Amino acid sequence: MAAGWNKLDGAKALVDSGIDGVPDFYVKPLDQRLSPQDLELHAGEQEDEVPVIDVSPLLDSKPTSSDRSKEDVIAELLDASERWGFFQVINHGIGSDLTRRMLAVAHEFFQLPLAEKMVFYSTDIDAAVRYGTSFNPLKDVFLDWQDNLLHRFLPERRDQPHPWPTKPSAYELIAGEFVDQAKFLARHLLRALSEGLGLGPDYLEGEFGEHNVALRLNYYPPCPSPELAIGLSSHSDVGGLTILLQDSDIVGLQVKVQEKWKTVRSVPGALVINIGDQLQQIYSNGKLKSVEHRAIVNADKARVSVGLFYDPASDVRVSPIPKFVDTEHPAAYNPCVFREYLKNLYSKNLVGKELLESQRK
Ligand SMILES: O=C(O)CCC(=O)C(=O)O
Ligand SMILES: [Fe+2]
Repeated sequence: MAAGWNKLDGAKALVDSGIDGVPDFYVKPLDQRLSPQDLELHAGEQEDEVPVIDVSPLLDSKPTSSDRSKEDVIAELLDASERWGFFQVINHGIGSDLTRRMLAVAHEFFQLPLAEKMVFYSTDIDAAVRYGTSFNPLKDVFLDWQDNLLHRFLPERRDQPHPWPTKPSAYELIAGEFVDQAKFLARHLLRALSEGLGLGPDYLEGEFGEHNVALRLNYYPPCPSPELAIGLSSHSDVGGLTILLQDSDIVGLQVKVQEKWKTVRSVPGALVINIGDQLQQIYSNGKLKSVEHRAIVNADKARVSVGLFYDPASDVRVSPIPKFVDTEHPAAYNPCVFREYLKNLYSKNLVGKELLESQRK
């Protein structure tokens, strides 16, 4: 490890400095290490694959080639959200050219010299653009083997110029287009879920208020001993819906299903959707699921993923929807202001679903 490297410089700088092993502060305690099965990413057909749903009937106003109706798709989405909280969508309207360019520009961003990325280093959770490493490097007991850029699109700042990263020069155009299209998709998925829950299509959007959107670019450099480290520690996403784009030929995303970790194999052209704590548990009083997931690393190739988080507005007080609360199903979670939930996320060293559990009545 090169002299002068420090934890905040992150995983890529560490690898670039020339290392032959994983430094102690990236090594997980024994009980959290990955088993050989965990790392068997291409092991034969897995049973119970995460569902893959063709969502074109939701997006097209005219009849599509699909023989399924909009109602069929809504039923599939609801079933996947209740049973898995995690699924992939195809024919989602975001072209393969754009997703390819989005992944390429994310790779390019992380190739920039460290000093140019560190311009965006901040501990302010309200910063519009924030670059860093691991989850909360000042508090994490063990660092995650990844660096990230969190780019928030705050509704309250719509009237102010948006501080886009100016490098790579294509970032603004490509990320802007990707965010617009992913937001369109998120809105349609939210409408479909809202309808599926018997609430009417606009209900959840109305609850979200002036929603929050954030784009997170994750970069996982190759790791000399992937079994010792973790790319992104187990967590559930905190907000509404997440749309995740991952490198198509490098797997790394895993989801916890019945206490077992399952690799989410990337289906060509698909996007991964997962349900966040607010939408799944608090609004729906546990009817929908927000599921633990994590990213593992590999020894050979850098991997990127790009997540779009479509969340309630910061000042929205999230509380269970009356329809889902009755004497048999009392409200399981305390209502919370979304911003406070986010603040808690960044102020603690949280693992798995501890944050949501701390909201339990
Ligand atoms: O890189 C991945 O596949 C997972 C990313 C993720 O879960 C997140 O950014 O919240
Ligand atoms: Fe996540």
